[in-house]
Amino acid sequence: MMRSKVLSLVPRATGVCRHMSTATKLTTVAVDDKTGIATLTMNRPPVNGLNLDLLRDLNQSIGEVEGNKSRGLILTSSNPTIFSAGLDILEMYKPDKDRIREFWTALQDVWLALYGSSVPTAAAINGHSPAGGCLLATSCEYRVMLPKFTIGLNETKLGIVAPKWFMSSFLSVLPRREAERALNQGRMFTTEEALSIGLIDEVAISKEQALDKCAQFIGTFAKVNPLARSLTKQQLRAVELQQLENERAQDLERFLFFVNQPSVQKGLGIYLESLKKKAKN
Ligand SMILES: CC/C=C\C/C=C\CCCC/C=C/C(=O)SCCNC(=O)CCNC(=O)[C@H](O)C(C)(C)COP(=O)(O)OP(=O)(O)OC[C@H]1O[C@@H](n2cnc3c(N)ncnc32)[C@H](O)[C@@H]1OP(=O)(O)O
Repeated sequence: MMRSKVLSLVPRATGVCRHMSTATKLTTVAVDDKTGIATLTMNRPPVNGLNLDLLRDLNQSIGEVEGNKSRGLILTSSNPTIFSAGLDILEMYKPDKDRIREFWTALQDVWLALYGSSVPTAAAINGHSPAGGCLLATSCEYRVMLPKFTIGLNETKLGIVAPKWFMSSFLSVLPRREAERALNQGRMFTTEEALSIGLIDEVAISKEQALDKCAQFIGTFAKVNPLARSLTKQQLRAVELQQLENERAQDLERFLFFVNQPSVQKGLGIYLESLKKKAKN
């Protein structure tokens, strides 16, 4: 059955995959007709840096999945080695004063939509997932990661501070003591370390297997009443969601104040340079 404007048909392991009406370029949504599960793929070369455009497209795609009665959402990346490099530092370094407001507001929107999504969510983490990448992954209910990559909230290593709601997602996955230590250290975990600490749920040997494992997780809800499941999830997540809803404006001002500090700007500049030098070597 056609469930939305169909742009193309692409066969996949589990069934016929219909590409939905994403008019956006940096994300795609494909719904498997057999399982009813939507796969949302980030596609912003080179590293899926979360800039304003990718955040807007993510918002639109999450909204689309919410609206098209999908059975679940799997978040993944088209890049074979990077899930997401986190926030695009170029949005925060020497920022344009209007754009950076829109940027942070769009990031808040993405978190509220993903962490508060009414459908079961899973992340197929098929590459490195620092900072904002880890935020996306930990906003989902289940995580499957490929070997030999890294994940974590490394903000303190950059001389910046993860906002409270980044910490909320992290704390919904890790025990408090582990989360506190990792956040303070800005620690990046290897896939194997992430599994042993509980930051991810499973390891997969390929992206296809990761997608299958995520689909299996979503399938565990097949016999659960969808309304009861979704209200239960929303009640469990309500405190953190409501806190950001209530403090959105202050959170934005806090971010703007902090990011515009000369010491923070200097640190971001040095970090960007080090990334560029690394890329040249
Ligand atoms: C009370 C407090 C209130 C407010 C707080 C204030 C501030 C709030 C902070 C908000 C929280 C911040 C969250 C973040 O997400 S910050 C971003 C953190 N990300 C990282 O540290 C990742 C950096 N990147 C890497 O480690 C590697 O690039 C990666 C992802 C492992 C991939 O490695 P590799 O495949 O080798 O690719 P390259 O390193 O060569 O990179 C290719 C290319 O991309 C550029 N790049 C990489 N990451 C970013 C990025 N995050 N932003 C912008 N650009 C990035 C890199 O420079 C290269 O560019 P080039 O032009 O040289 O090709």
